[in-house]
Amino acid sequence: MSLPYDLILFDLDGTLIETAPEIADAVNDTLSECGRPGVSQQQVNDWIGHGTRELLIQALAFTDELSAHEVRHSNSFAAIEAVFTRHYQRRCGTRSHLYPHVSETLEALRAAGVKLVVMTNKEGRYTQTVLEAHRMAPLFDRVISGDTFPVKKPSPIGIEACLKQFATARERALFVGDSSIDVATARAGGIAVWAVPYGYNMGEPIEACQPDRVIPDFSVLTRLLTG
Ligand SMILES: O=C(O)COP(=O)(O)O
Repeated sequence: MSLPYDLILFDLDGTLIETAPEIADAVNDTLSECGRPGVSQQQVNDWIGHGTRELLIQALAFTDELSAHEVRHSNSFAAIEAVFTRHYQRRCGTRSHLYPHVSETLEALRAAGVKLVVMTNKEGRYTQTVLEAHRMAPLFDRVISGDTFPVKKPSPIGIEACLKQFATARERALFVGDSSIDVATARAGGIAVWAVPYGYNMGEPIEACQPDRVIPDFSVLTRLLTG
């Protein structure tokens, strides 16, 4: 089979795996243990995108009526983050699931020789746990998390590193994501970007970000790629 792309980079949360329910569980476990009221699933969904640490900062800014800056620089934040890490590691894999057709699509692309990369803003320690909970780690040639490089998406630093590692021409690489951050990352890296409409885009429809294509699910991805 002749494919138009040799390298495909996938966002994780909201693109490959629905992770928001167990992230909300871990946030609310943490808030409860730290004597704060809970937050809603919708709030958590809308805070996804800038990394799990930033999401926790948003939740605390909301419950404590502070700015994100104040939370980030408060004396208590490190201890609360440690509580969160314990809860999130325990919750990983309990209520997350792969979106339809993700598994077989990745297997088919891999079998066809396409290099596959996860590129997420989630911190590495959580990325590994989520991928392992779903036995997905062996499917990928490289995993780039929010703390792999000094800067996160939408910096194109991860795209540049992958183009170099896999000796791929820019026009032979594709980004598949669910948010304005993913579209901006691909644009900054000068590669094509397709987007799914079912993920977490901070409450905005994905069409507003003008990806090259909106694909309803991964089965379409296989069909479009194979013509
Ligand atoms: O952890 C996040 O907030 C975002 O993760 P994502 O980049 O995989 O969407």
